[in-house]
Amino acid sequence: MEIQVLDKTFVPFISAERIQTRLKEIAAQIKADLNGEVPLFIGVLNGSFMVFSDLVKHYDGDCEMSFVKMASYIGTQSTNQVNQLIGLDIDVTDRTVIIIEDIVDTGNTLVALKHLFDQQRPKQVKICTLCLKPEAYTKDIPLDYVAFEIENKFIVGYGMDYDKFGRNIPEIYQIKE
Ligand SMILES: O=P(O)(O)OC[C@H]1O[C@H](OP(=O)(O)OP(=O)(O)O)[C@H](O)[C@@H]1O
Ligand SMILES: Nc1nc2[nH]cnc2c(=O)[nH]1
Repeated sequence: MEIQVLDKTFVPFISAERIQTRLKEIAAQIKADLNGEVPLFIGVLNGSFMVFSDLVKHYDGDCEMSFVKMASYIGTQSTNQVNQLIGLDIDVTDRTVIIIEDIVDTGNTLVALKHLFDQQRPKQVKICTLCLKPEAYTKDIPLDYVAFEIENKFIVGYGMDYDKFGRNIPEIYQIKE
């Protein structure tokens, strides 16, 4: 069923069930890849709060977690300038860091995050994202865990907003054009 968020109409795109199935698989893959090492999960606020919460619930092992807050989007457009609103409050030296994103689009946010982490000396930094728009992603930072590759259309729900609204929708909707 179509939904309305502010002035735009959205159609169902990825169900809550499909999201959970992929997150379970990815949590198991991360665990297997780390060979007993304790990861430090870093959520990128605001958008990642739902995927972060569900992914760590599926992660069957010890882990630490923290958050940073970045913002680049106004409405449905990237501003090309990424602002860091809340920085790292934890020492990442020699740690295996797993950055958790809701979506990678242009990759501008990821580049800013990489700069932030490279200033310290983590053992390794892996990137996990719920959604990736391959047509929009122009950067060369490798993405380690991608739940869904999607077309280059604006989506909302499951943490992702349209002009601050729609984050609480439990599944993902795509803009109707
Ligand atoms: O690859 P990019 O083009 O940089 O886009 C991806 C970023 O855009 C969204 O954040 P936004 O800046 O909208 O802030 P929010 O998480 O508070 O919604 C999303 O959560 C990603 O962090
Ligand atoms: N809500 C939302 N935020 C984004 N940030 C980058 N791409 C998107 C998108 O498609 N939807």
